[in-house]
Amino acid sequence: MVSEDQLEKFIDFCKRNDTNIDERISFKITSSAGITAIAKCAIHTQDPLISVPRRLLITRELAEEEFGVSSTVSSGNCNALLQLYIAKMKFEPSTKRFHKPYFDILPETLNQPYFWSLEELQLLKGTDIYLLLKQNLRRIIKEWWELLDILQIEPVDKEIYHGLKSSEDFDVLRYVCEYRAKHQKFSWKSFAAYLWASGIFTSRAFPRLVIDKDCSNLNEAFLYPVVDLLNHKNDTQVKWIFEHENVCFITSEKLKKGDQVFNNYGDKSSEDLLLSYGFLQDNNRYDRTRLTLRLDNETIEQALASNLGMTKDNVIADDCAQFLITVKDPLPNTVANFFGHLCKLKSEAEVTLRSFLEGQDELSSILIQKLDLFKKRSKLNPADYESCNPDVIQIIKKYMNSERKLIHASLEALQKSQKDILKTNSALMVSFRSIFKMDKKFADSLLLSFGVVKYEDLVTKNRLRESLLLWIVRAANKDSYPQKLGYTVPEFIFDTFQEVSGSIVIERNDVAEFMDFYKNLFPGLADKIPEVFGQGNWGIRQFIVADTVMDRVVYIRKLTHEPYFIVRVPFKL
Ligand SMILES: C[S@@+](CC[C@H](N)C(=O)[O-])C[C@H]1O[C@@H](n2cnc3c(N)ncnc32)[C@H](O)[C@@H]1O
Repeated sequence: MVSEDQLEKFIDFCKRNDTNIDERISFKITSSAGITAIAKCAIHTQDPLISVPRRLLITRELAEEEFGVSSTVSSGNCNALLQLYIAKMKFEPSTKRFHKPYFDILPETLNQPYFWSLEELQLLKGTDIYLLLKQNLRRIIKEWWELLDILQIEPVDKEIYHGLKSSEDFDVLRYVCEYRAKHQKFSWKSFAAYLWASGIFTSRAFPRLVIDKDCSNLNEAFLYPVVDLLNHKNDTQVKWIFEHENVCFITSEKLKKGDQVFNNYGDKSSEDLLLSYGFLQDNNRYDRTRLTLRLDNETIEQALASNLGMTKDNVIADDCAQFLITVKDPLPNTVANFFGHLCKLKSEAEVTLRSFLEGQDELSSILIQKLDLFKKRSKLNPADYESCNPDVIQIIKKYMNSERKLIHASLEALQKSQKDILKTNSALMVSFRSIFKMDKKFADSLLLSFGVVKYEDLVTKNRLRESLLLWIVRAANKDSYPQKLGYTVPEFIFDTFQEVSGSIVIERNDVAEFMDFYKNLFPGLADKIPEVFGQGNWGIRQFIVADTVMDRVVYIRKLTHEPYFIVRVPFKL
Protein backbone atom coordinates (compact mmCIF):
# COMPACT_ATOMS: atom_id res chain seq x y z
CA MET A 1 0.00 0.00 0.00
CA VAL A 2 1.24 3.48 -0.86
CA SER A 3 1.93 5.63 2.24
CA GLU A 4 0.74 9.19 2.94
CA ASP A 5 4.37 10.18 2.98
CA GLN A 6 5.04 8.76 -0.51
CA LEU A 7 1.92 10.48 -1.81
CA GLU A 8 2.95 13.80 -0.31
CA LYS A 9 6.47 13.50 -1.74
CA PHE A 10 5.04 12.72 -5.15
CA ILE A 11 2.67 15.72 -5.17
CA ASP A 12 5.49 17.89 -3.96
CA PHE A 13 7.78 16.57 -6.72
CA CYS A 14 5.12 17.32 -9.36
CA LYS A 15 4.51 20.84 -8.09
CA ARG A 16 8.23 21.57 -7.99
CA ASN A 17 8.32 20.51 -11.62
CA ASP A 18 5.67 22.94 -12.81
CA THR A 19 2.62 20.75 -12.48
CA ASN A 20 -0.46 22.78 -11.77
CA ILE A 21 -2.97 21.15 -9.44
CA ASP A 22 -5.99 23.28 -8.61
CA GLU A 23 -5.75 24.30 -4.96
CA ARG A 24 -9.32 23.11 -4.45
CA ILE A 25 -8.35 19.45 -4.97
CA SER A 26 -6.75 17.23 -2.36
CA PHE A 27 -5.64 13.60 -2.54
CA LYS A 28 -6.22 10.96 0.07
CA ILE A 29 -5.68 7.23 0.37
CA THR A 30 -8.79 5.10 0.73
CA SER A 31 -9.10 1.37 1.38
CA SER A 32 -11.77 0.91 -1.31
CA ALA A 33 -10.21 2.72 -4.29
CA GLY A 34 -6.59 3.55 -3.36
CA ILE A 35 -5.54 7.14 -3.98
CA THR A 36 -8.57 9.33 -4.52
CA ALA A 37 -8.99 13.01 -5.47
CA ILE A 38 -11.49 15.09 -3.48
CA ALA A 39 -12.94 18.55 -4.06
CA LYS A 40 -12.21 20.68 -0.98
CA CYS A 41 -15.03 23.06 -1.94
CA ALA A 42 -17.52 23.52 -4.77
CA ILE A 43 -15.83 23.48 -8.21
CA HIS A 44 -17.38 24.18 -11.57
CA THR A 45 -14.97 25.38 -14.18
CA GLN A 46 -13.89 24.80 -17.76
CA ASP A 47 -10.30 25.67 -16.82
CA PRO A 48 -7.87 22.80 -16.40
CA LEU A 49 -7.90 21.38 -12.86
CA ILE A 50 -4.58 19.67 -13.46
CA SER A 51 -1.88 20.41 -16.00
CA VAL A 52 1.28 18.37 -16.28
CA PRO A 53 4.35 19.37 -18.30
CA ARG A 54 5.50 16.96 -20.95
CA ARG A 55 8.76 16.15 -19.23
CA LEU A 56 6.87 14.50 -16.38
CA LEU A 57 5.13 12.05 -18.67
CA ILE A 58 6.36 8.48 -19.01
CA THR A 59 6.56 7.96 -22.75
CA ARG A 60 8.20 5.55 -25.13
CA GLU A 61 11.10 7.96 -25.65
CA LEU A 62 12.28 7.28 -22.07
CA ALA A 63 12.22 3.54 -22.69
CA GLU A 64 13.99 3.93 -26.02
CA GLU A 65 16.74 5.96 -24.38
CA GLU A 66 17.10 3.44 -21.54
CA PHE A 67 17.38 0.38 -23.76
CA GLY A 68 18.96 2.04 -26.77
CA VAL A 69 16.43 0.65 -29.24
CA SER A 70 13.23 1.78 -30.92
CA SER A 71 9.87 0.72 -29.47
CA THR A 72 9.12 -0.94 -32.77
CA VAL A 73 11.55 -3.77 -31.92
CA SER A 74 8.62 -5.52 -30.39
CA SER A 75 6.43 -6.85 -33.17
CA GLY A 76 3.25 -7.41 -31.15
CA ASN A 77 2.48 -4.87 -28.47
CA CYS A 78 3.69 -1.36 -29.31
CA ASN A 79 3.89 -0.59 -25.57
CA ALA A 80 6.03 -3.62 -24.66
CA LEU A 81 9.31 -1.68 -24.39
CA LEU A 82 7.71 0.99 -22.23
CA GLN A 83 6.23 -1.69 -19.97
CA LEU A 84 9.63 -3.26 -19.51
CA TYR A 85 10.99 0.19 -18.67
CA ILE A 86 8.32 0.63 -16.01
CA ALA A 87 9.21 -2.77 -14.53
CA LYS A 88 12.85 -1.73 -14.39
CA MET A 89 12.10 1.61 -12.78
CA LYS A 90 9.92 -0.02 -10.13
CA PHE A 91 11.91 -3.14 -9.30
CA GLU A 92 15.53 -2.17 -9.90
CA PRO A 93 16.60 -0.37 -6.69
CA SER A 94 19.72 1.08 -8.27
CA THR A 95 17.68 3.24 -10.63
CA LYS A 96 17.69 6.63 -8.91
CA ARG A 97 15.83 8.50 -11.58
CA PHE A 98 14.05 11.76 -11.99
CA HIS A 99 10.65 10.05 -11.92
CA LYS A 100 11.33 8.02 -8.77
CA PRO A 101 8.60 9.68 -6.62
CA TYR A 102 6.14 8.69 -9.33
CA PHE A 103 7.22 5.05 -9.47
CA ASP A 104 7.06 4.96 -5.66
CA ILE A 105 3.36 5.73 -5.65
CA LEU A 106 2.47 3.08 -8.21
CA PRO A 107 0.76 0.38 -6.08
CA GLU A 108 2.69 -2.88 -5.89
CA THR A 109 -0.46 -4.87 -5.34
CA LEU A 110 -2.93 -4.61 -8.18
CA ASN A 111 -6.56 -5.69 -8.07
CA GLN A 112 -6.93 -7.26 -11.50
CA PRO A 113 -7.52 -11.05 -11.49
CA TYR A 114 -3.97 -11.61 -12.84
CA PHE A 115 -2.86 -10.76 -9.32
CA TRP A 116 -5.32 -12.94 -7.39
CA SER A 117 -4.49 -16.21 -5.67
CA LEU A 118 -5.12 -19.57 -7.29
CA GLU A 119 -8.04 -20.27 -4.89
CA GLU A 120 -9.62 -16.98 -5.85
CA LEU A 121 -9.13 -17.64 -9.55
CA GLN A 122 -10.79 -21.03 -9.29
CA LEU A 123 -14.02 -19.20 -8.50
CA LEU A 124 -13.96 -17.76 -12.03
CA LYS A 125 -13.77 -21.19 -13.64
CA GLY A 126 -16.50 -21.84 -16.20
CA THR A 127 -16.73 -18.18 -17.22
CA ASP A 128 -15.37 -16.38 -20.28
CA ILE A 129 -13.18 -14.23 -18.07
CA TYR A 130 -11.27 -17.29 -16.86
CA LEU A 131 -10.48 -18.32 -20.43
CA LEU A 132 -9.51 -14.76 -21.32
CA LEU A 133 -7.15 -14.55 -18.38
CA LYS A 134 -5.32 -17.65 -19.54
CA GLN A 135 -5.24 -16.48 -23.15
CA ASN A 136 -3.96 -13.04 -22.20
CA LEU A 137 -1.33 -14.46 -19.88
CA ARG A 138 0.00 -16.65 -22.65
CA ARG A 139 0.16 -13.64 -24.95
CA ILE A 140 1.94 -11.48 -22.36
CA ILE A 141 4.49 -14.24 -21.61
CA LYS A 142 5.33 -14.53 -25.31
CA GLU A 143 5.58 -10.76 -25.68
CA TRP A 144 7.90 -10.50 -22.63
CA TRP A 145 10.12 -13.38 -23.72
CA GLU A 146 10.54 -12.12 -27.26
CA LEU A 147 11.35 -8.62 -26.07
CA LEU A 148 14.01 -9.80 -23.62
CA ASP A 149 15.44 -12.00 -26.34
CA ILE A 150 15.73 -9.05 -28.74
CA LEU A 151 17.32 -6.89 -26.04
CA GLN A 152 19.59 -9.78 -25.05
CA ILE A 153 18.48 -9.52 -21.45
CA GLU A 154 18.66 -12.78 -19.53
CA PRO A 155 15.19 -13.51 -18.08
CA VAL A 156 15.09 -14.55 -14.44
CA ASP A 157 12.26 -17.09 -14.52
CA LYS A 158 12.80 -19.02 -17.71
CA GLU A 159 10.61 -21.95 -16.71
CA ILE A 160 7.43 -20.08 -17.53
CA TYR A 161 8.29 -19.69 -21.18
CA HIS A 162 9.66 -23.20 -21.52
CA GLY A 163 6.60 -24.57 -19.73
CA LEU A 164 4.37 -22.71 -22.13
CA LYS A 165 6.29 -23.95 -25.16
CA SER A 166 6.52 -27.54 -24.03
CA SER A 167 2.86 -28.20 -23.40
CA GLU A 168 -0.55 -26.91 -24.39
CA ASP A 169 -1.70 -27.88 -20.91
CA PHE A 170 0.89 -25.84 -19.03
CA ASP A 171 -1.02 -24.17 -16.21
CA VAL A 172 0.03 -20.52 -16.61
CA LEU A 173 -2.25 -19.30 -13.86
CA ARG A 174 -0.79 -21.75 -11.34
CA TYR A 175 2.78 -20.87 -12.31
CA VAL A 176 2.22 -17.13 -11.96
CA CYS A 177 0.40 -17.48 -8.63
CA GLU A 178 3.00 -19.79 -7.16
CA TYR A 179 5.88 -17.62 -8.36
CA ARG A 180 4.34 -14.59 -6.68
CA ALA A 181 3.69 -16.51 -3.47
CA LYS A 182 7.33 -17.69 -3.35
CA HIS A 183 8.98 -14.33 -4.05
CA GLN A 184 8.65 -11.32 -1.80
CA LYS A 185 10.60 -9.11 -4.20
CA PHE A 186 10.85 -9.59 -7.93
CA SER A 187 13.75 -8.93 -10.23
CA TRP A 188 12.80 -6.50 -12.99
CA LYS A 189 13.84 -9.26 -15.39
CA SER A 190 11.16 -11.62 -14.08
CA PHE A 191 7.86 -12.26 -15.76
CA ALA A 192 6.13 -11.28 -12.51
CA ALA A 193 7.63 -7.78 -12.82
CA TYR A 194 6.60 -7.49 -16.48
CA LEU A 195 3.09 -8.68 -15.69
CA TRP A 196 2.87 -6.05 -12.97
CA ALA A 197 4.00 -3.37 -15.46
CA SER A 198 1.42 -4.61 -17.94
CA GLY A 199 -1.24 -4.35 -15.20
CA ILE A 200 -0.10 -0.81 -14.45
CA PHE A 201 -0.36 0.01 -18.11
CA THR A 202 -3.83 -1.38 -18.66
CA SER A 203 -5.14 0.39 -15.55
CA ARG A 204 -3.44 3.78 -15.88
CA ALA A 205 -2.16 4.54 -19.37
CA PHE A 206 -3.59 7.21 -21.68
CA PRO A 207 -3.64 7.14 -25.49
CA ARG A 208 -0.56 8.72 -27.02
CA LEU A 209 -2.81 10.44 -29.52
CA VAL A 210 -3.57 12.99 -26.76
CA ILE A 211 0.00 14.34 -26.94
CA ASP A 212 0.91 13.35 -30.46
CA LYS A 213 -1.69 14.00 -33.14
CA ASP A 214 0.48 12.22 -35.71
CA CYS A 215 0.53 9.00 -33.72
CA SER A 216 -0.76 6.35 -36.09
CA ASN A 217 -1.14 3.51 -33.62
CA LEU A 218 -4.26 4.04 -31.53
CA ASN A 219 -3.02 1.52 -28.97
CA GLU A 220 0.16 3.38 -28.20
CA ALA A 221 0.02 4.87 -24.72
CA PHE A 222 1.88 6.85 -22.06
CA LEU A 223 1.63 7.35 -18.31
CA TYR A 224 0.22 10.64 -17.15
CA PRO A 225 1.29 11.31 -13.55
CA VAL A 226 -1.27 12.99 -11.23
CA VAL A 227 -4.22 12.59 -13.63
CA ASP A 228 -3.70 8.85 -13.29
CA LEU A 229 -4.58 9.23 -9.61
CA LEU A 230 -8.17 9.94 -10.56
CA ASN A 231 -10.66 7.12 -10.27
CA HIS A 232 -13.33 6.30 -12.82
CA LYS A 233 -17.04 6.98 -12.92
CA ASN A 234 -19.23 6.20 -15.92
CA ASP A 235 -20.37 9.17 -17.99
CA THR A 236 -18.15 11.72 -16.22
CA GLN A 237 -17.63 14.63 -18.62
CA VAL A 238 -13.89 15.16 -18.97
CA LYS A 239 -11.34 16.34 -21.53
CA TRP A 240 -7.61 15.71 -21.82
CA ILE A 241 -5.96 18.33 -23.97
CA PHE A 242 -2.37 19.06 -24.91
CA GLU A 243 -1.40 22.70 -25.16
CA HIS A 244 1.86 24.59 -24.68
CA GLU A 245 3.67 21.35 -23.88
CA ASN A 246 1.28 20.63 -20.99
CA VAL A 247 -1.36 17.91 -20.78
CA CYS A 248 -4.44 19.34 -19.12
CA PHE A 249 -7.32 17.63 -17.37
CA ILE A 250 -10.65 19.43 -17.59
CA THR A 251 -13.91 18.30 -16.10
CA SER A 252 -17.33 19.80 -16.84
CA GLU A 253 -18.81 18.22 -13.74
CA LYS A 254 -20.32 20.43 -11.07
CA LEU A 255 -18.48 19.32 -7.95
CA LYS A 256 -19.63 19.95 -4.40
CA LYS A 257 -17.37 20.07 -1.38
CA GLY A 258 -16.33 16.51 -0.52
CA ASP A 259 -17.18 15.11 -3.99
CA GLN A 260 -14.68 12.83 -5.62
CA VAL A 261 -13.00 14.25 -8.73
CA PHE A 262 -13.47 11.47 -11.26
CA ASN A 263 -11.91 10.72 -14.59
CA ASN A 264 -13.64 8.70 -17.32
CA TYR A 265 -11.81 5.58 -18.52
CA GLY A 266 -14.34 4.98 -21.28
CA ASP A 267 -17.55 3.02 -21.70
CA LYS A 268 -16.37 -0.31 -20.33
CA SER A 269 -18.18 -3.55 -19.67
CA SER A 270 -17.82 -5.34 -16.34
CA GLU A 271 -15.45 -7.78 -17.98
CA ASP A 272 -13.24 -4.97 -19.30
CA LEU A 273 -13.27 -3.18 -15.97
CA LEU A 274 -12.42 -6.29 -14.00
CA LEU A 275 -9.67 -7.50 -16.33
CA SER A 276 -8.05 -4.14 -16.95
CA TYR A 277 -8.72 -2.27 -13.72
CA GLY A 278 -9.85 -4.73 -11.04
CA PHE A 279 -13.07 -2.97 -10.04
CA LEU A 280 -16.69 -2.82 -11.22
CA GLN A 281 -19.36 -0.17 -11.62
CA ASP A 282 -22.82 -0.68 -10.15
CA ASN A 283 -25.63 -0.83 -12.71
CA ASN A 284 -23.17 -0.41 -15.55
CA ARG A 285 -25.16 0.63 -18.62
CA TYR A 286 -22.21 -0.22 -20.85
CA ASP A 287 -22.18 -3.78 -19.68
CA ARG A 288 -22.17 -6.63 -22.14
CA THR A 289 -21.45 -10.30 -22.17
CA ARG A 290 -20.64 -12.82 -24.84
CA LEU A 291 -22.41 -15.82 -26.14
CA THR A 292 -19.79 -18.09 -27.63
CA LEU A 293 -20.74 -21.16 -29.64
CA ARG A 294 -18.47 -23.86 -30.92
CA LEU A 295 -19.84 -25.26 -34.18
CA ASP A 296 -18.64 -26.78 -37.39
CA ASN A 297 -17.25 -24.40 -39.96
CA GLU A 298 -19.84 -25.32 -42.61
CA THR A 299 -22.73 -24.26 -40.38
CA ILE A 300 -21.03 -20.94 -39.68
CA GLU A 301 -20.23 -20.32 -43.35
CA GLN A 302 -23.83 -21.08 -44.34
CA ALA A 303 -25.11 -18.73 -41.65
CA LEU A 304 -22.82 -15.98 -42.93
CA ALA A 305 -24.19 -16.45 -46.43
CA SER A 306 -27.82 -16.54 -45.29
CA ASN A 307 -28.46 -12.88 -44.68
CA LEU A 308 -29.23 -13.32 -40.99
CA GLY A 309 -27.48 -10.11 -39.95
CA MET A 310 -24.32 -12.01 -39.07
CA THR A 311 -20.95 -10.53 -40.03
CA LYS A 312 -17.36 -11.71 -39.96
CA ASP A 313 -17.14 -10.02 -36.54
CA ASN A 314 -19.37 -12.78 -35.21
CA VAL A 315 -16.86 -15.41 -36.32
CA ILE A 316 -13.94 -15.46 -33.92
CA ALA A 317 -12.44 -18.72 -35.19
CA ASP A 318 -13.27 -21.14 -38.00
CA ASP A 319 -15.36 -23.18 -35.60
CA CYS A 320 -16.51 -20.49 -33.22
CA ALA A 321 -19.30 -17.90 -33.45
CA GLN A 322 -19.75 -15.15 -30.93
CA PHE A 323 -22.54 -12.68 -30.21
CA LEU A 324 -22.71 -9.77 -27.81
CA ILE A 325 -25.51 -9.39 -25.32
CA THR A 326 -25.64 -5.81 -24.11
CA VAL A 327 -27.72 -3.84 -21.64
CA LYS A 328 -29.15 -1.86 -24.56
CA ASP A 329 -29.80 -4.91 -26.72
CA PRO A 330 -30.05 -8.01 -24.57
CA LEU A 331 -31.37 -10.14 -27.42
CA PRO A 332 -29.88 -9.10 -30.77
CA ASN A 333 -31.93 -10.25 -33.76
CA THR A 334 -28.80 -11.82 -35.23
CA VAL A 335 -28.54 -14.27 -32.32
CA ALA A 336 -32.17 -15.30 -32.64
CA ASN A 337 -31.85 -15.66 -36.43
CA PHE A 338 -28.68 -17.68 -36.00
CA PHE A 339 -30.38 -20.12 -33.66
CA GLY A 340 -33.24 -20.41 -36.15
CA HIS A 341 -30.59 -21.32 -38.71
CA LEU A 342 -29.15 -23.98 -36.37
CA CYS A 343 -32.60 -25.59 -36.04
CA LYS A 344 -33.29 -25.70 -39.76
CA LEU A 345 -34.15 -29.11 -41.18
CA LYS A 346 -32.41 -30.35 -44.31
CA SER A 347 -35.74 -29.93 -46.08
CA GLU A 348 -35.92 -26.24 -45.10
CA ALA A 349 -34.11 -23.97 -47.54
CA GLU A 350 -34.12 -21.03 -45.14
CA VAL A 351 -35.05 -20.22 -41.56
CA THR A 352 -38.76 -20.92 -41.10
CA LEU A 353 -41.20 -19.81 -38.46
CA ARG A 354 -40.94 -23.31 -36.98
CA SER A 355 -37.14 -23.45 -36.98
CA PHE A 356 -36.99 -19.92 -35.61
CA LEU A 357 -39.23 -20.79 -32.67
CA GLU A 358 -37.30 -23.98 -32.01
CA GLY A 359 -34.07 -21.97 -32.18
CA GLN A 360 -35.43 -19.62 -29.55
CA ASP A 361 -36.02 -22.61 -27.29
CA GLU A 362 -32.47 -23.85 -27.83
CA LEU A 363 -31.11 -20.42 -27.06
CA SER A 364 -33.27 -20.26 -23.97
CA SER A 365 -31.80 -23.57 -22.69
CA ILE A 366 -28.28 -22.22 -23.09
CA LEU A 367 -29.17 -18.98 -21.33
CA ILE A 368 -30.84 -20.86 -18.47
CA GLN A 369 -27.68 -22.92 -17.95
CA LYS A 370 -25.56 -19.79 -17.85
CA LEU A 371 -28.02 -18.09 -15.56
CA ASP A 372 -27.77 -20.99 -13.12
CA LEU A 373 -24.00 -20.74 -12.94
CA PHE A 374 -24.00 -16.97 -12.42
CA LYS A 375 -26.81 -17.16 -9.88
CA LYS A 376 -24.89 -19.69 -7.77
CA ARG A 377 -21.64 -17.74 -7.95
CA SER A 378 -23.31 -14.45 -7.12
CA LYS A 379 -24.30 -15.99 -3.80
CA LEU A 380 -20.82 -17.08 -2.64
CA ASN A 381 -20.42 -16.82 1.10
CA PRO A 382 -17.03 -15.27 2.04
CA ALA A 383 -17.05 -17.34 5.25
CA ASP A 384 -16.71 -20.48 3.09
CA TYR A 385 -13.50 -19.19 1.53
CA GLU A 386 -11.28 -18.33 4.47
CA SER A 387 -8.08 -18.44 2.44
CA CYS A 388 -9.46 -15.88 -0.02
CA ASN A 389 -9.42 -12.13 0.29
CA PRO A 390 -12.99 -11.05 1.23
CA ASP A 391 -12.69 -8.06 -1.12
CA VAL A 392 -11.95 -10.42 -3.98
CA ILE A 393 -14.93 -12.61 -3.05
CA GLN A 394 -17.09 -9.47 -3.08
CA ILE A 395 -15.88 -8.45 -6.51
CA ILE A 396 -16.41 -11.98 -7.86
CA LYS A 397 -19.96 -11.91 -6.51
CA LYS A 398 -20.51 -8.52 -8.08
CA TYR A 399 -19.15 -9.68 -11.41
CA MET A 400 -21.31 -12.81 -11.38
CA ASN A 401 -24.28 -10.68 -10.51
CA SER A 402 -23.64 -8.34 -13.43
CA GLU A 403 -23.46 -11.36 -15.77
CA ARG A 404 -26.60 -12.79 -14.18
CA LYS A 405 -28.47 -9.54 -14.84
CA LEU A 406 -27.49 -9.50 -18.51
CA ILE A 407 -28.45 -13.11 -19.07
CA HIS A 408 -31.67 -12.61 -17.16
CA ALA A 409 -32.56 -9.60 -19.33
CA SER A 410 -31.76 -11.65 -22.43
CA LEU A 411 -33.98 -14.49 -21.28
CA GLU A 412 -36.83 -12.14 -20.47
CA ALA A 413 -36.55 -10.49 -23.88
CA LEU A 414 -36.51 -13.92 -25.48
CA GLN A 415 -39.66 -15.04 -23.71
CA LYS A 416 -41.44 -11.82 -24.60
CA SER A 417 -40.33 -12.05 -28.21
CA GLN A 418 -41.56 -15.64 -28.48
CA LYS A 419 -44.93 -14.71 -27.03
CA ASP A 420 -45.24 -11.83 -29.51
CA ILE A 421 -44.26 -14.01 -32.46
CA LEU A 422 -46.79 -16.67 -31.50
CA LYS A 423 -49.46 -13.99 -31.22
CA THR A 424 -48.73 -12.09 -34.42
CA ASN A 425 -48.43 -15.28 -36.44
CA SER A 426 -51.44 -17.04 -34.94
CA ALA A 427 -53.09 -17.20 -38.39
CA LEU A 428 -50.25 -19.47 -39.53
CA MET A 429 -50.58 -21.96 -36.72
CA VAL A 430 -52.99 -24.15 -34.85
CA SER A 431 -52.31 -25.56 -31.42
CA PHE A 432 -52.81 -29.22 -30.69
CA ARG A 433 -54.79 -28.12 -27.64
CA SER A 434 -57.41 -26.54 -29.86
CA ILE A 435 -57.53 -29.60 -32.12
CA PHE A 436 -58.01 -31.72 -29.00
CA LYS A 437 -60.91 -29.51 -28.01
CA MET A 438 -62.48 -29.57 -31.48
CA ASP A 439 -62.02 -33.29 -32.08
CA LYS A 440 -64.15 -34.69 -29.27
CA LYS A 441 -64.17 -38.18 -30.77
CA PHE A 442 -60.37 -38.25 -30.90
CA ALA A 443 -60.07 -36.88 -27.34
CA ASP A 444 -62.44 -39.56 -26.09
CA SER A 445 -60.45 -42.23 -27.89
CA LEU A 446 -57.37 -41.12 -25.96
CA LEU A 447 -59.31 -41.45 -22.73
CA LEU A 448 -60.16 -45.03 -23.64
CA SER A 449 -56.71 -45.95 -24.85
CA PHE A 450 -54.30 -44.00 -22.60
CA GLY A 451 -56.53 -42.88 -19.72
CA VAL A 452 -56.04 -39.25 -20.79
CA VAL A 453 -58.89 -37.32 -19.16
CA LYS A 454 -57.82 -33.79 -19.98
CA TYR A 455 -55.37 -32.24 -22.39
CA GLU A 456 -52.70 -31.65 -19.70
CA ASP A 457 -52.57 -35.42 -19.06
CA LEU A 458 -50.91 -35.87 -22.46
CA VAL A 459 -47.79 -34.32 -21.01
CA THR A 460 -47.96 -35.73 -17.48
CA LYS A 461 -48.68 -39.25 -18.80
CA ASN A 462 -45.99 -38.86 -21.45
CA ARG A 463 -48.43 -39.52 -24.31
CA LEU A 464 -47.89 -36.34 -26.32
CA ARG A 465 -45.83 -37.75 -29.18
CA GLU A 466 -48.05 -40.81 -29.64
CA SER A 467 -51.17 -38.67 -29.62
CA LEU A 468 -49.72 -36.26 -32.17
CA LEU A 469 -48.75 -39.10 -34.50
CA LEU A 470 -52.17 -40.70 -34.13
CA TRP A 471 -53.91 -37.45 -34.91
CA ILE A 472 -51.70 -36.75 -37.94
CA VAL A 473 -52.61 -40.17 -39.36
CA ARG A 474 -56.26 -39.48 -38.55
CA ALA A 475 -55.99 -36.16 -40.40
CA ALA A 476 -54.50 -37.97 -43.39
CA ASN A 477 -57.47 -40.37 -43.28
CA LYS A 478 -60.01 -37.58 -42.94
CA ASP A 479 -61.81 -38.47 -46.16
CA SER A 480 -62.14 -42.14 -45.24
CA TYR A 481 -64.54 -41.61 -42.34
CA PRO A 482 -68.22 -42.14 -43.19
CA GLN A 483 -68.98 -38.95 -41.31
CA LYS A 484 -66.98 -35.75 -41.72
CA LEU A 485 -64.70 -34.83 -38.77
CA GLY A 486 -66.83 -31.84 -37.77
CA TYR A 487 -63.96 -29.36 -38.22
CA THR A 488 -61.61 -28.55 -41.06
CA VAL A 489 -58.21 -30.17 -40.93
CA PRO A 490 -55.77 -27.40 -41.81
CA GLU A 491 -54.85 -27.90 -45.43
CA PHE A 492 -51.10 -27.53 -44.88
CA ILE A 493 -51.05 -30.52 -42.54
CA PHE A 494 -52.92 -32.72 -45.01
CA ASP A 495 -50.77 -31.47 -47.90
CA THR A 496 -47.51 -32.00 -46.02
CA PHE A 497 -48.59 -35.56 -45.32
CA GLN A 498 -49.30 -36.20 -49.00
CA GLU A 499 -46.04 -34.59 -50.01
CA VAL A 500 -43.95 -36.63 -47.55
CA SER A 501 -45.87 -39.80 -48.35
CA GLY A 502 -45.16 -39.28 -52.03
CA SER A 503 -41.44 -38.76 -51.66
CA ILE A 504 -40.33 -40.68 -48.60
CA VAL A 505 -38.01 -43.63 -49.02
CA ILE A 506 -38.63 -46.00 -46.14
CA GLU A 507 -35.76 -48.21 -45.13
CA ARG A 508 -35.72 -51.37 -43.10
CA ASN A 509 -34.27 -49.39 -40.15
CA ASP A 510 -37.22 -47.01 -40.11
CA VAL A 511 -39.62 -49.90 -39.88
CA ALA A 512 -37.57 -51.55 -37.14
CA GLU A 513 -37.51 -48.26 -35.22
CA PHE A 514 -41.28 -47.93 -35.33
CA MET A 515 -42.13 -51.59 -34.80
CA ASP A 516 -42.44 -51.55 -30.99
CA PHE A 517 -44.34 -48.30 -31.03
CA TYR A 518 -46.73 -49.65 -33.63
CA LYS A 519 -47.25 -53.05 -32.04
CA ASN A 520 -48.10 -51.39 -28.75
CA LEU A 521 -50.98 -49.55 -30.41
CA PHE A 522 -52.20 -51.78 -33.20
CA PRO A 523 -54.31 -53.73 -33.82
CA GLY A 524 -55.51 -53.03 -30.23
CA LEU A 525 -56.70 -49.50 -30.96
CA ALA A 526 -58.50 -50.50 -34.17
CA ASP A 527 -60.31 -53.27 -32.32
CA LYS A 528 -61.21 -51.12 -29.35
CA ILE A 529 -62.19 -47.91 -31.14
CA PRO A 530 -62.83 -48.82 -34.79
CA GLU A 531 -64.76 -45.62 -35.47
CA VAL A 532 -61.51 -43.66 -35.05
CA PHE A 533 -58.67 -46.10 -35.66
CA GLY A 534 -60.35 -48.59 -37.95
CA GLN A 535 -61.19 -46.31 -40.89
CA GLY A 536 -58.71 -45.53 -43.65
CA ASN A 537 -55.07 -46.51 -43.63
CA TRP A 538 -53.47 -47.10 -40.19
CA GLY A 539 -50.48 -49.10 -41.37
CA ILE A 540 -46.98 -48.65 -39.93
CA ARG A 541 -45.89 -46.68 -43.03
CA GLN A 542 -48.43 -43.99 -42.15
CA PHE A 543 -46.72 -43.47 -38.79
CA ILE A 544 -43.28 -43.24 -40.35
CA VAL A 545 -44.65 -40.56 -42.67
CA ALA A 546 -46.42 -38.83 -39.77
CA ASP A 547 -43.11 -38.68 -37.90
CA THR A 548 -41.51 -36.69 -40.73
CA VAL A 549 -44.62 -34.51 -40.99
CA MET A 550 -44.21 -33.82 -37.29
CA ASP A 551 -40.59 -32.74 -37.80
CA ARG A 552 -41.65 -30.39 -40.59
CA VAL A 553 -44.72 -28.72 -39.24
CA VAL A 554 -44.86 -29.25 -35.49
CA TYR A 555 -43.16 -27.04 -32.97
CA ILE A 556 -43.41 -28.06 -29.31
CA ARG A 557 -42.87 -24.99 -27.17
CA LYS A 558 -40.35 -25.84 -24.46
CA LEU A 559 -41.78 -23.50 -21.86
CA THR A 560 -45.33 -24.93 -21.98
CA HIS A 561 -44.87 -28.29 -23.77
CA GLU A 562 -47.56 -26.97 -26.09
CA PRO A 563 -47.39 -28.35 -29.67
CA TYR A 564 -48.28 -26.09 -32.58
CA PHE A 565 -48.80 -27.08 -36.20
CA ILE A 566 -47.17 -24.31 -38.21
CA VAL A 567 -47.38 -23.40 -41.89
CA ARG A 568 -43.94 -23.60 -43.44
CA VAL A 569 -43.04 -19.97 -44.14
CA PRO A 570 -39.69 -18.19 -44.16
CA PHE A 571 -39.13 -16.15 -41.03
CA LYS A 572 -36.42 -13.99 -39.51
CA LEU A 573 -36.15 -10.81 -37.51
C1 LIG B 1 -5.77 5.13 -12.82
S1 LIG B 1 -5.74 4.31 -11.32
C2 LIG B 1 -6.49 5.41 -10.27
C3 LIG B 1 -5.65 5.69 -9.04
C4 LIG B 1 -5.68 4.64 -8.03
N1 LIG B 1 -6.81 4.86 -7.15
C5 LIG B 1 -4.40 4.56 -7.24
O1 LIG B 1 -4.47 4.30 -6.05
O2 LIG B 1 -3.33 4.70 -7.79
C6 LIG B 1 -6.88 3.05 -11.61
C7 LIG B 1 -7.13 2.12 -10.45
O3 LIG B 1 -7.86 2.78 -9.45
C8 LIG B 1 -8.87 1.98 -8.90
N2 LIG B 1 -10.18 2.55 -9.25
C9 LIG B 1 -10.45 3.45 -10.20
N3 LIG B 1 -11.75 3.80 -10.22
C10 LIG B 1 -12.33 3.08 -9.26
C11 LIG B 1 -13.65 2.97 -8.79
N4 LIG B 1 -14.64 3.68 -9.32
N5 LIG B 1 -13.89 2.12 -7.76
C12 LIG B 1 -12.90 1.39 -7.22
N6 LIG B 1 -11.62 1.44 -7.63
C13 LIG B 1 -11.33 2.28 -8.62
C14 LIG B 1 -8.66 0.60 -9.50
O4 LIG B 1 -7.84 -0.13 -8.68
C15 LIG B 1 -7.96 0.92 -10.80
O5 LIG B 1 -7.18 -0.12 -11.28
